[in-house]
Amino acid sequence: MASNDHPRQIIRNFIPIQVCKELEFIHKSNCTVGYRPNVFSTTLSHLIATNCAHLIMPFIPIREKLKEKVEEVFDCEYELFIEFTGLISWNKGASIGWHSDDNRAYLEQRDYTAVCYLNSYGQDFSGGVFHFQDGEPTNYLPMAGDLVVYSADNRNIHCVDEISDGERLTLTLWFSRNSSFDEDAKLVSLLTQSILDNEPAPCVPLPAPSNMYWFSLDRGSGHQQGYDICFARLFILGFNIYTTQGRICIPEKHKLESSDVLMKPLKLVRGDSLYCQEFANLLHALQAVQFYVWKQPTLQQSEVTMDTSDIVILSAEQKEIVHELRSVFLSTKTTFCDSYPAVSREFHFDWACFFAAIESWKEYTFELHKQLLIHLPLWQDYRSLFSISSSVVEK
Ligand SMILES: O=C(O)CCC(=O)C(=O)O
Ligand SMILES: [Fe+2]
Repeated sequence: MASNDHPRQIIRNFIPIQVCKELEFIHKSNCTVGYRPNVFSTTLSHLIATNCAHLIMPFIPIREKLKEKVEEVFDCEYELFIEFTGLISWNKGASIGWHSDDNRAYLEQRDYTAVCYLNSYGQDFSGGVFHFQDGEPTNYLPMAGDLVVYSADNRNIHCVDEISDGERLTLTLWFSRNSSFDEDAKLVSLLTQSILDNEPAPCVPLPAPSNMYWFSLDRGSGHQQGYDICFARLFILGFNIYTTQGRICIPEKHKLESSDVLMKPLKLVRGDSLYCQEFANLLHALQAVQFYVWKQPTLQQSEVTMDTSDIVILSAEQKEIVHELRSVFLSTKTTFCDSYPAVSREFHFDWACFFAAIESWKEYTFELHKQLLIHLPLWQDYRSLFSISSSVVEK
């Protein structure tokens, strides 16, 4: 039980590093521009809406474990509902001043907060230290796997220092005693609808409207100054893109509207090499690349063979298209790219391993989708998301 004056607790190594890495993969391939400047987020409803409902499966056991922990710490077993689940990343320039998490009329239902840190201070980002205004502990330096839980009221006024470099990533949940704010019931309805609409879903990401991926640098003047965050994520990992639709000639003042070209089939480029397999859209390509980054340490060891005719050298004309796409969608100075730690860009890349990663990613996706279809009927019965033990699944 936590103290009454400041109901809070810090639990070290609450979630395994492999889980942090999997959630990082999900965030970096699906996030959209968030609710505050320099903040990106991935909600479960967004995953469902973009044909990636299967990607909610890795959240299920963690949400359960978190709810149990919060109920144990605050001595309220079976009283809480999850109000919100989201992956939230804070980039250079993001910060939040002193506040409590229930400090707006529309947030009054929030009773408790759980923040799981998915990456580490000093390694993945600098700045971003968490502070409580009163009581102990006062400061907390985020470390991957740690959990901080606290009541959402004014006994836990807190703030987060500005991020000065890199990207700080958390899994954040809010809990409510009020069942009408139960996120699960809403998610079950969305899931039911999406499964009905998309049967038999091949699980290729379907992008949300382009402005949700557009990092705007000039909020005042029509949002044209900015860049596409999916493109930026590919770029910091050393990739460019190529479209078979040819030259696009996008006028400066219609950049954002033209982002639709990123939602059509395209190919990946690395250096002078073009990977000939087509992806359905930029999110599809990004998901493959992020999966490779996640799984690369294990793929290195496997024996991989690939058809080398899948990789060709770019012609001069193709290079122009690649250059043009980059200058339109990543033209402006991107603090995001510039502040990204160099270590994350300097990874060993190998096309054969990338090819193996794509195959392994298809299996991963298929398995999660299968699990989703097994779980959904029970979730519909209980209007709640929970994991079924594998022995039950086998039957
Ligand atoms: O990410 C954190 O450490 C806390 C963020 C926070 O205070 C909030 O989102 O309300
Ligand atoms: Fe907060």
